[in-house]
Amino acid sequence: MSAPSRPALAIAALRYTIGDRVLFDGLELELAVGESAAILGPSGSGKSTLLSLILGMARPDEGTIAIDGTDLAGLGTAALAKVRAGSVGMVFQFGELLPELGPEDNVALAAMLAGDDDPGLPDRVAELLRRLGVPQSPRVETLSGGERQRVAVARALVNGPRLLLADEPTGALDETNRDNVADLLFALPAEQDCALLVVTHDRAVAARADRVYTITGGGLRAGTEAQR
Ligand SMILES: Nc1ncnc2c1ncn2[C@@H]1O[C@H](COP(=O)(O)OP(=O)(O)OP(=O)(O)O)[C@@H](O)[C@H]1O
Repeated sequence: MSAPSRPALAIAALRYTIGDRVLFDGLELELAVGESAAILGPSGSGKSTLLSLILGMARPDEGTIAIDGTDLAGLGTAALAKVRAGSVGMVFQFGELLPELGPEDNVALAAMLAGDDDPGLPDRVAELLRRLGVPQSPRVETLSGGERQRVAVARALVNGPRLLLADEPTGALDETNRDNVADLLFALPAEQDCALLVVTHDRAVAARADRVYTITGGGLRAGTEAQR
């Protein structure tokens, strides 16, 4: 059973280099269940790379990344996959759904791939989609951009993650859909007992988070301005 005080995400003294470029040096971030944070940064500042490190797809040169109390450093491929499937949900900029499947199958597939064989899964999925305001459809490719992102959010939530990550989740949406999806996302930490980390270019989206940071000087600086 998880202790309530255990952070959903704890990054300490993170250093990461690509070639001779030091992307992160001493980066720290801690997020509790129920909290949200947004990370801003210009193109190329390392936002997506930071998410790759949190997902264990890249390994830090130094420092630690722990998800729900589990330090990723000691984990092999199978154990990492288990942490990703069980504790982390991810929303991508373009949804990354399977276009020819309906919303239910897109969401249920993520649960089944994580080993969920609960006979109540179809009902849980239907309820999640209903709560997120996704209309019924035989194929997600017929849904609007905003509706597709809601399906992507449902898929990220179906395994009950402690940590929800979103990479430019509204980057492909018009302003109205951007606002709707952003409102939906930032309501989730309280509703779903998870922490939310969003990386984005969009200050209006970031402003909804409990805490806003900018990647600068290899670390995170509170606020929306990079260090000069
Ligand atoms: N595998 C790689 N090999 C070499 N350089 C890389 C690699 N992955 C990322 N980079 C470089 O690292 C830097 C950070 O990239 P990253 O994609 O994390 O930035 P970003 O802030 O997410 O950018 P954007 O907002 O454009 O998506 C960039 O300069 C990128 O070119």
